[in-house]
Amino acid sequence: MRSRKTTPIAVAITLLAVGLPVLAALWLAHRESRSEASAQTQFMAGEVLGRAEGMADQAMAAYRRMRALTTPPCSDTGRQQMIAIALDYSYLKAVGHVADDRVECSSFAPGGDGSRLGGFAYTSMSGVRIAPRADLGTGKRFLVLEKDDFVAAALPEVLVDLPFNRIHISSGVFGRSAGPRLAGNGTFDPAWRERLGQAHQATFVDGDNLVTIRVSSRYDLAGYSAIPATYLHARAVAFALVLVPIGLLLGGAGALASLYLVRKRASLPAVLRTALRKMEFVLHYQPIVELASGRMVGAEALLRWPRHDGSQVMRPDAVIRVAEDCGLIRRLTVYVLAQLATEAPAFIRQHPDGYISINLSPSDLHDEDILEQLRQLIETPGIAARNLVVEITEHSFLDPTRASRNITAIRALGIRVAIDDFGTGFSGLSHLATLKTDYLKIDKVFVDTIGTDSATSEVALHIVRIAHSLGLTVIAEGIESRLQADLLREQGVEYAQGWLFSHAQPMEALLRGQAAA
Ligand SMILES: Nc1nc2c(ncn2[C@@H]2O[C@@H]3COP(=O)(O)O[C@H]4[C@@H](O)[C@H](n5cnc6c(=O)[nH]c(N)nc65)O[C@@H]4COP(=O)(O)O[C@H]3[C@H]2O)c(=O)[nH]1
Repeated sequence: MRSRKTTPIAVAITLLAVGLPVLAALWLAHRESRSEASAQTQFMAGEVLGRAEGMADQAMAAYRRMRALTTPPCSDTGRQQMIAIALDYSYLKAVGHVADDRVECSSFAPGGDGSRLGGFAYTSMSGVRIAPRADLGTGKRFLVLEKDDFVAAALPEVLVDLPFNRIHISSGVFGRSAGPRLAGNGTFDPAWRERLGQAHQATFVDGDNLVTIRVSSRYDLAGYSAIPATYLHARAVAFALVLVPIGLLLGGAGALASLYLVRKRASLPAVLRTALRKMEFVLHYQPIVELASGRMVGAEALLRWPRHDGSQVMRPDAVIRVAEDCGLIRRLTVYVLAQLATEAPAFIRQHPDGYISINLSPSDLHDEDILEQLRQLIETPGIAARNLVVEITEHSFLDPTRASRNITAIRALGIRVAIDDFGTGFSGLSHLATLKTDYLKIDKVFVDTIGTDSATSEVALHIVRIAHSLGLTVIAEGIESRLQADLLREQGVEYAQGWLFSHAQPMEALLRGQAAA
């Protein structure tokens, strides 16, 4: 039975523990490689664009100076002045004067005069004509910018020859509005312009490349940088090689912890059954005292599962929860009532007017058999109905009709009923008025706030007032200090229990203590 239930859970946990971290690590590796590549392309595109703008700035400055010259541009003096201008600008290799797309004269040696510019690729929006591959009679390819018959020439490779460029990164410059690439290396696709739209920067994956384009705010220029997808994959694999083992380690640890808990939880019902069979559970009793006199008026029976060294195998509320979950609560309640039948008579002999309270769980209260079991208990020699109180929690009111019927029947037997842990459940005060009970126990969480500045402190006092107005006797739980006891007594709380008075103890110890008192 146990393995049939736990095996699929164990398999599911293992699959999840292995699968989820691996998927998460792969996703992280993919994300990391992409954000690393995006950062690189954004940086490179910015660098290339910066250089192109620098070149354009210098070309504009050179035009202005050439236009301002008073001597004819191709005179000896004019040529000397052009050489002086060209030398002033780091990106410009030469400046010159053109007519009919032919170089009339330039800052180069006269040998280049008369050479053709080799065709303008496009005219920028500011009216600068651009020839990306002009010869200028030198055998080299120049990027030439022409305006008003003056030209400025730069070597295109200077724009993309970045010292930190990597072999796998393509980069270059192109006209934002039209034309081919003006300078660059590696991959370029003019269709990338469409991906930009109106944006000033865009990073996107295009087929085999991750591309970033940055647009100049001053010129009709854009810089780009592209990293091949193969490089991205290689980086993702490198990240995955680090992240997947970490994920697997964490997942493995999580799986082991979960499997341990599942096994422990799955085995609990069996352990509980054995403990019931071996009668390992015992009852301890915590005195309930009258606050006005300090006299013990009763005792609450509390379940204990002791080890040989006196420590507890499990907290009682946890035992009850597991017993409820696995359908053992009925057996456990029968067991508790049987224990009580043997231990209560001695207490009642010593305290004929005293009572012992027992806890019933919500499922007990919804079980019709509980009435028969309680009837048998009060028929036990030495136990009368007035010596018993049944404690129920607000959770029993989930089915108010049934709860109300059974509460009425229990009270009809002469057994009094207390509402336990009041205020921690969901039912609110309305049930207090409709369900006829005898005691109301204020939970420790409210008692702890009494006498403090906490807003809940008012709630506790409010509960006391309402309970009294409904004719209920109030019992405060978890009293640990004299101050709490005094404040509660001043508020008219009748009874209390807590470590201030006594911990729960075995019946013999309780009787011995009372005999000595
Ligand atoms: N910190 C502090 N705690 C105090 C003080 N005075 C009493 N307590 C603890 O408060 C709890 C009071 O019991 P409860 O509210 O009925 O709450 C009980 C009750 O709901 C449930 N329970 C215990 N025995 C049984 C049982 O036989 N049947 C059922 N159905 N439930 C039980 O388990 C819950 C926990 O029981 P316990 O662990 O024994 O915890 C007990 C008790 O040991 C104090 O001054 N300070």
